[in-house]
This record gives sequence, C-alpha cells and structure tokens, in this order.
Amino acid sequence: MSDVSPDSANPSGTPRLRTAAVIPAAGRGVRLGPGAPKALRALGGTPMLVHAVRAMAASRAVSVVVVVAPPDGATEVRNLLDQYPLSERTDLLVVPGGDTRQESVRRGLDALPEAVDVVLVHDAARPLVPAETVDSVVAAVRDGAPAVVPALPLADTVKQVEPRTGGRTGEPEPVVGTPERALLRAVQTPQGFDRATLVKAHETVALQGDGATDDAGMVEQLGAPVVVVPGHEEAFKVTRPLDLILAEAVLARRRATDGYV
Ligand SMILES: Nc1ccn([C@@H]2O[C@H](COP(=O)(O)OP(=O)(O)OP(=O)(O)O)[C@@H](O)[C@H]2O)c(=O)n1
Ligand SMILES: C[C@](O)(CO)[C@H](O)COP(=O)(O)O
Repeated sequence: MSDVSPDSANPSGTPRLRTAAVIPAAGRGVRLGPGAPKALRALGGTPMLVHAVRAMAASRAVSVVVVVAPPDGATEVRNLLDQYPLSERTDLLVVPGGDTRQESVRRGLDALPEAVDVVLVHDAARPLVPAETVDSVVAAVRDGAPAVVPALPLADTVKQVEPRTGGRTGEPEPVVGTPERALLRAVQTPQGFDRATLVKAHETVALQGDGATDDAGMVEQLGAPVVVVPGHEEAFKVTRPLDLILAEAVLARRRATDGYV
C-alpha cells in the first residue's frame, strides 16, 4: 500500500502527489426536516460541516480542503469555518455550490489549485468518517486506481420494484427482482480519484445531460475502472432524524473514550 505522507515529508526529492478534499455542503437537508441547511446544523454543539472538514484534515495526506457552500452562503460559511482554524498544513477554500450535488462537486473541482493530482469527494453529511478510511482511499488512488470508493456489505436484502409513478405514498409496488446480496455494496464517501479522470467524468456526464447519485458512478459511465475498499460503519450519512441521534451517540462515545473534540 502506498504511504499517505504529506507533500512536505517526501525525502526522495521526487514529486509527491498532492491531495485535495472537495466537500459538497450546499444541500438543504429536506429529509432531515425543517431547520438550517443540513451542513450547518449542530452535532455535539459543533456544525456538522466542521466535523467533516476536520475529518478530511485529519488525514496527513490532505493538504487542501474545498468546501462547497449553499449558493448564497459562501461568505457566511467562510466566516463560520474561520472560527474553527485548521493546522497550518491545510489550506481551506470556500466556493458557492449549485442546485444539485453533481453541480456542487463540479464547482468545487473548478476551484482546485493546479498542483493537485488526487481528489477526494466527501459529503458534509458524513461528519464522522474515521481518518483510517480516508487514508485507505488515498493510498489506493496513489497506488494507481483511477477511482476508489469505500463501501460496506449490506445488512438488508434488496428488492427491485416497479415504482408507482403518481401513486399515493405507501401504495404497494410490484417486485420485479431480488439482486444477489453478496454481490452488492453500500457506498460511502470520501470517494477518491485521479484528478484528470474525475474532471473528465464530470465534463462528459454534464454534456450528456445524464446524472449519477455519486461521483464514481460518473467515472463508471466513462468506462474507467472503479474499485471498492472497506468502508466504516461510522462513515454513515446523516440523512434522516434517526441518523442524527446515532451521530450524537457516536460523537459522545468518542469524546468520552478518545478525547475527540
Ligand atoms: N445542491 C446540492 C445538494 C447536495 N449537496 C451535498 O451533497 C451531500 C449529500 O447529499 P444529501 O445527503 O442528499 O444532502 P441534501 O441534498 O442536503 O439532503 P436532502 O436530499 O434530504 O435535501 C451533502 O453534504 C449535501 O450538502 C450539495 O453540495 N449541493
Ligand atoms: C454520494 C453518496 O453519499 C454515496 O452513497 C450518495 O449517493 C449521496 O446521495 P444523496 O441522496 O445525494 O444523499
């Protein structure tokens, strides 16, 4: 496995790959219920986005973090993040996002400094991803994989259905298949990419007008290989109210046992 040392720690004099994390944080969080934009809601008294930024900066490989803020909230987010300074080895940029996650990520990619070769894309809504998960994604990209996703096996059986369009919520839907569960993985973030591959994927998918629910899906549409590495249970996405309760519990345990702030 490739090491994940920072640029400045390269003893051989050969150019070190520079790694940036793009954090899309421009969503509203409709499924979480009414309130501030999801990334700005408190988790253990600290905005969820701050946890996500710290999780990326905790990896020694990451030297640049680009936060993609709500379209009209970049200044507010910058002022907020300035209250939670990172160590000097991490540069922080804040840019305005777009109407979809895909558009927000694309705007984050546009802001990357030229020297960056490896890009992580990490949901602000996954505030508790451990540093070792981040490191293993970076290492796999530095080892030559153009696209890497952390993922876990599924606990539930999955059914494919014929969705009822325009029907009432809760109306029965016909089942059309049961994919073999052992072949499925639930995909998390950060997803890691060779920068040129990810930029090309975003350009191509935007031109075709198609979408994807994750960045690796866009790379798949290019025909480039995508590999999976083990994810982590604590990298779950805060999507619904119950997720926030779980996140509070995980954070409280970390604070009690690991000295996490
Ligand atoms: N226009 C958007 C939509 C989403 N996101 C980000 O993409 C991540 C994953 O999206 P999700 O969990 O679906 O967040 P929301 O879109 O905010 O949630 P919801 O669909 O419930 O409104 C989040 O960090 C969210 O802020 C973004 O940057 N720009
Ligand atoms: C990118 C992602 O987190 C991978 O599981 C997921 O696809 C985001 O989905 P969302 O509906 O935009 O939260």
